[in-house]
Amino acid sequence: MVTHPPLLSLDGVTKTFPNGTVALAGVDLDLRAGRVHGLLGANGAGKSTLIKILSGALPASGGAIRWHGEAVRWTRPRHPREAGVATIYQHIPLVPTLSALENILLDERGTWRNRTADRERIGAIVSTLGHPFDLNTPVAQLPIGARQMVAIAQALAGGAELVVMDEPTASLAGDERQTVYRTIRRLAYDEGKAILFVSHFLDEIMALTDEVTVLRDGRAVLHAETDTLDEARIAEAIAGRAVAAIARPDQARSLGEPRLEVQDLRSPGKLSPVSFTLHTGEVLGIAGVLGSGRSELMHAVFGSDPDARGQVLLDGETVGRYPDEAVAAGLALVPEDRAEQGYVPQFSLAENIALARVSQRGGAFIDAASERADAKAAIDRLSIKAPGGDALVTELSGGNAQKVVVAKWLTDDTRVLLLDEPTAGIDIGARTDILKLVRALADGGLPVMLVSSEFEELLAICDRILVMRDGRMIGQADPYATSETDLTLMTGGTTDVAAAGANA
Ligand SMILES: Nc1ncnc2c1ncn2[C@@H]1O[C@H](COP(=O)(O)OP(=O)(O)OP(=O)(O)O)[C@@H](O)[C@H]1O
Repeated sequence: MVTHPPLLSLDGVTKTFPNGTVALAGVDLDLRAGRVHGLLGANGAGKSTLIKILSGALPASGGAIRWHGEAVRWTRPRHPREAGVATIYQHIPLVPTLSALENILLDERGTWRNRTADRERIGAIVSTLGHPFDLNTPVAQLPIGARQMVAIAQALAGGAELVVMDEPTASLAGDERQTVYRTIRRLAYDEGKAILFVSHFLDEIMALTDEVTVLRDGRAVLHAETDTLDEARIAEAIAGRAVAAIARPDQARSLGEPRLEVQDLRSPGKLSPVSFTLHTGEVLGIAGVLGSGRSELMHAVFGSDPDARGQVLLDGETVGRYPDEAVAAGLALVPEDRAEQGYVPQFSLAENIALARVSQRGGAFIDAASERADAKAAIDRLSIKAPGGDALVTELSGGNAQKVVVAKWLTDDTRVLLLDEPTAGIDIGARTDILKLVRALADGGLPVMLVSSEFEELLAICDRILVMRDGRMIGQADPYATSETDLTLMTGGTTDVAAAGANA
């Protein structure tokens, strides 16, 4: 194999935040043309900080960055962009009302435009991606996988030689992930781009990358060619300890008493009528791809969808159809969109955790000592990486902020736990801890509804799985008789649920 000199190298790069947190403690990293480099690390390991430095959003505190062998100091986003570095974030900042073409050209606004030439140039770039989409369609109407392609085309239109991708597949379903992988391979191997690919998914790192760097506590603790590694070795480097995957139990657990009765719950245009019962000690999984109605179902149960109609009863009592009534009744929802719905950024970790308790007790006062004790318990229980309960949520890494949202609802007043993608963006070690915790809470009697795009997780801890497609519940799968592939086929619409051996 011919090794190119690095396109970009980091040499002892450090970053210390004003509050004293050392996010990067001296990182070396070489990125080369024609190679896909995977970057992994636990929540808070320093991945986002590194990406922000590469994209000019944050200055490094020390160390050297070389681009084509020349030392550079990038202090503004336009510096790396103009040099040839494009960064694609998990939450794709596209303008939904503009067409794909207009989005791709957004960075070039203000320059002289020749529509036909633009269209031809962008059309040529899009054809290199191997996943055609209509340039005139407003982005809001494109499937999510195609939107990711728009973001990639936007990066390439700016002439990027290095494409940095921050968890680009986090919210994508199986087929859409495959599409992104194919495109990344084309970019690296046919177009000679360097790719830095950040992910929490070990299987995709193994399948997609040529080499891997693992960060832990701001240091690169492992760097190796991917084909010399296996998932267990990477997981151990991430967590700093051996991580055992959660094993599926051999036989079904018996279900307890019926607790939550959902009757004829529906929401026009989002959810067709659905009825089911959740039992004591049951983890009820909801499997479905993005847009299948899985989150809509959770919001309808919780009362946070004002258009939803139907009945929800807990222990025979009707639960009011507004979130505050649901909370007062003991329902707790950890929503998928945590940044918008899950926490108050201006509040400390302890204050955010206390919020749930206050609302569950109808606004009752919580004294400072219990607030501190609750925060400490949550930090320990979910291994939240934070200087302490006083830290602002905005000072935590993305995954640790998510853990705060999960933690805040784990109270004695929670009688039914609704979890929408609780492990999205959470590292392998903590992911296993959260799943074990959910299972243990259920084994202690708590009924849980769990939405997860990771079918492996559903199969590992659920007692039953409801399958959703196009806003409808299309059947029920038995985790003991269903494989991940079966669930992928059912949720993707390729297989009839009954045909896959599940009970409708
Ligand atoms: N603005 C900030 N002020 C203070 N500390 C910060 C700030 N942003 C991040 N940190 C801290 O820097 C460390 C690295 O965080 P970073 O966001 O880079 O982690 P990460 O690897 O991207 O994690 P995740 O997988 O959770 O996104 C963490 O300890 C975090 O709390």
